[in-house]
Amino acid sequence: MISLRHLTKQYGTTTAVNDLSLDIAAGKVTGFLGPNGAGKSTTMRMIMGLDRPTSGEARINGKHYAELPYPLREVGALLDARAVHPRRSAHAHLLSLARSNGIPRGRVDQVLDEVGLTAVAGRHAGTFSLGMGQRLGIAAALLGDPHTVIFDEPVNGLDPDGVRWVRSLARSLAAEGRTVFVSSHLMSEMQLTADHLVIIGRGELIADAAVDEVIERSSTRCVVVRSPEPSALASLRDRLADSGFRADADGDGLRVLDASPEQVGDLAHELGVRLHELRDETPSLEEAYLRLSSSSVEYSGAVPADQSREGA
Ligand SMILES: Nc1ncnc2c1ncn2[C@@H]1O[C@H](COP(=O)(O)OP(=O)(O)OP(=O)(O)O)[C@@H](O)[C@H]1O
Repeated sequence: MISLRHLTKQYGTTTAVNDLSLDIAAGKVTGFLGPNGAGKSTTMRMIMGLDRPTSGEARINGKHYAELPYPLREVGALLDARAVHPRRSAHAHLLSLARSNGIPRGRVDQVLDEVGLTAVAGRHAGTFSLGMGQRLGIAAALLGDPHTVIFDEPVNGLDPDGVRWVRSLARSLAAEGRTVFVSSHLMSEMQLTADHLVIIGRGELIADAAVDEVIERSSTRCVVVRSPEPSALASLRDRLADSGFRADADGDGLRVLDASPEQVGDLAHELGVRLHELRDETPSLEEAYLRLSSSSVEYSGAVPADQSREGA
């Protein structure tokens, strides 16, 4: 378990992390989300003893990182995949980490195999692609067979196969009872990978809940209904309004908020409206996340003209 208590980091006048208190449980994948500059990397760096908190603390299984005699055997992290000497081979890099942490050298070949880098183990890490560098960083994190793993943007630069591999790796590490803490900006991937989510914005906690709960709490339920008969659809819209449902026109259909397909279908049946589609729109983590974090986005781009019209 990772425990944060009043964890705070200030860089000059910037408060990167503000009074974070939460526990990241073992046996689960906990996703760490937040807009650019929200403080995710800073939080992870403080857990790993690479940044000193201004106040508060971070503990791994009850201990500060600095108190761990062989840190890599307790916690492995991928924080910055480029933090490898470029003229060292992947094998030599892992071997030096193993030696300094009392890890048997046989583990080096095991983790190289696990991350799919055996064939290039002798190559200088500086010649690696972004994705290969990520794999090497993950190999280093797994080297000490740690109970806690922290991955900052592990799928950055990976191809679809690699993304899927990281997902199954994270899930299997959690299934073995380990604490798995993963940041990502890919919401669809997080929805598939994580059991639990911690969301921060401007350094402060926005949500700490199960993925389903975050989606449920922050999305609007919506039923999409389509009919080939515009006049019948207009009658259905009036009937829905009479029953207290808000229905917005959407092409040759309606989007009915906070309703179930059964409720909409029954009303359509009463009116004899011919339907070509009736479905519950599955709420996505992306939608929930955007809603939750909208007020915490620090760096946002201009919205293209056609999209801003859509939202109007
Ligand atoms: N070494 C540093 N010196 C000064 N400010 C820093 C330093 N590291 C981070 N910051 C600032 O702290 C804030 C949080 O940054 P951090 O990198 O932790 O965010 P993040 O959530 O990881 O962002 P991203 O998703 O873009 O990687 C930002 O405002 C950043 O500019």
